[in-house]
Amino acid sequence: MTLKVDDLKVYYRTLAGDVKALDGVSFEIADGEIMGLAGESGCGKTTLGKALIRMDGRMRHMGGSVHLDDREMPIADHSAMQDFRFKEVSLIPQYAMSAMNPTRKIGRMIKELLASRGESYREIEPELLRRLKLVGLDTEVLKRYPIELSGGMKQRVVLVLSTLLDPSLLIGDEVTSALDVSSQKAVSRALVEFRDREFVQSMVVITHDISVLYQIADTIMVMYAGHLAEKADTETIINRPLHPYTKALIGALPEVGVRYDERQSLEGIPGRPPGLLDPPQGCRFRARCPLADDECLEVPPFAEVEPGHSVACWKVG
Ligand SMILES: Nc1ncnc2c1ncn2[C@@H]1O[C@H](COP(=O)(O)OP(=O)(O)OP(=O)(O)O)[C@@H](O)[C@H]1O
Repeated sequence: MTLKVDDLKVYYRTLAGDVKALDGVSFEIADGEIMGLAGESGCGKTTLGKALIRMDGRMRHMGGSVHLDDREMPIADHSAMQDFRFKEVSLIPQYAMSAMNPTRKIGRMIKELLASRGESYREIEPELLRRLKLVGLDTEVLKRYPIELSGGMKQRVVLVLSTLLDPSLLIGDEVTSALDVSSQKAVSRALVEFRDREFVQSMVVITHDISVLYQIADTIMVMYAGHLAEKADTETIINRPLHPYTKALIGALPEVGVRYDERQSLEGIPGRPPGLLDPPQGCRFRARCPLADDECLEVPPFAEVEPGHSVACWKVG
């Protein structure tokens, strides 16, 4: 499976005007790739995830295309996308584990979900049980209510459920957030295991926690204010980032084992991202960038600077 996104634009219609949440993004995800999607809150990560599976009522497809292998995904057509949802592309939305129906036992919830997709629970049950065991859950969980499970257990149930039909692409939005460290590890391990066993071909893991991506992602793509900033393999993004924004984002990470005090504080990124109702002309990082000059009044192309490493910055390359 290869996902190819070409000049995708998705805006939110609001009374104040269009919020340009995804404003011309182009990238590819290779077969077997786990791509981490990182960037500050509000940069468009969730919008990208949703655009690939289910647009909400306010979202408008303003241009560009998405191809899964050689098939174009009709992302603006809610009912035509039904052919892709769950079977080809599956999403674990933000707060999925908190959104479980508290009045349904897990087993009944899964039965209802499969029925709504026209799938037979009987046929899928052996695989369901096998996968629950694989992620370290006793099949007894099927007889429990969501409230009886820990956050990490619920998130693993959601993972099993969302990949039961072996989708080509899984999008996980903040799947490890709000979990304690050991649950985070269990969920991260399960994600990689599911890819290795080919229950799912490729993944987009959306998070603002780059340390999680360091453990599980093959590549990391960094977004800034509705544009792409940089994409490369994980090692390169962490150790040799080129975009000034990626450098600042990585520089803002605490180093393992280092104690920070007044003399050696975390750098952080001064300033705030621009609003997307009326974003600035040119490079959107311009106002916060130490390297910016007049050249940056033009939007920099997201250009490949070495194989597998793309950057949108006039000052790189
Ligand atoms: N329903 C909506 N109506 C209008 N604007 C929206 C809507 N949902 C999101 N936005 C705006 O679109 C932009 C991108 O939001 P998005 O949720 O995709 O960002 P994000 O990177 O996923 O942020 P977070 O990490 O906080 O989830 C933001 O400016 C946000 O305010």
